[in-house]
Amino acid sequence: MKIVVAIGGSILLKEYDCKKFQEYSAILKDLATEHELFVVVGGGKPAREYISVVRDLGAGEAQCDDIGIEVTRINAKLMLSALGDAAYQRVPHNFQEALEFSATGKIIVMGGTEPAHSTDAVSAILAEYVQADKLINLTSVDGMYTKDPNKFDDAELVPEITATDLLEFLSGKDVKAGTYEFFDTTAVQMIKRSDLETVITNGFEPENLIKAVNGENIGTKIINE
Ligand SMILES: Nc1ncnc2c1ncn2[C@@H]1O[C@H](COP(=O)(O)OP(=O)(O)OP(=O)(O)O)[C@@H](O)[C@H]1O
Ligand SMILES: O=c1ccn([C@@H]2O[C@H](COP(=O)(O)O)[C@@H](O)[C@H]2O)c(=O)[nH]1
Repeated sequence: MKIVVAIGGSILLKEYDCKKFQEYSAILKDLATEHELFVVVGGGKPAREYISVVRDLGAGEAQCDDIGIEVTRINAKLMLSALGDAAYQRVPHNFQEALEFSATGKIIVMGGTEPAHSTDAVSAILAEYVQADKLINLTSVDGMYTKDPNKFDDAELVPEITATDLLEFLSGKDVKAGTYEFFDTTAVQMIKRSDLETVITNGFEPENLIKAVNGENIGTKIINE
């Protein structure tokens, strides 16, 4: 299978150490023996901190996004260091480069592309671009909840949702640099129009990636009506 894997910066850089990069690198190398892999890495806390500094300096939102993109690319480079020879050692800056680099047969790792969306959208557009069979989004919670599980104790995990309902759910959420909350609408629009098989699950347990690849019922599945 051709698979796009999005890994939140909040997972990889929660502790500012190499542990999660190493854990993911072992799993990705293993999966790459059977599957063609494209990995998109998010910005996490470092991105939000840098964005906050440049916003305080008076930058507009698109410039703040640009700073966020730079941080995601640094995180992608960290993942390349972890993967070593199993990965193509350049970070694509756009989708065409990602496709070109994939001709090497190695794992491709990228961060952001252009302002006005998050790496969730990058992963969905990339999945369209390379005609992936599956998109797996590894985030800091178990999947999509009825409300923010970090704020509400009575939030319930939603095992399955249509792209249309998810778009409705996300409408009106914050879309400022660094705060494309939970999942961004651009990503869902791509998933909807390409009928892309998508799973959102908890990335703090890297084994969830293997479960999602194997089609186990974990997290939230985005389905088309
Ligand atoms: N309805 C919801 N369901 C699930 N999580 C939600 C919801 N609403 C808000 N959230 C928040 O979204 C967060 C997950 O997205 P977040 O962007 O922080 O991390 P990420 O996907 O790992 O990417 P990155 O850290 O790279 O930005 C959770 O920490 C959670 O608090
Ligand atoms: O293609 C992209 C990717 C990212 N950004 C900006 O960077 C931050 C960090 O990315 P996350 O996916 O949220 O971790 C994001 O919030 C955007 O501000 C971007 O503009 N374009």
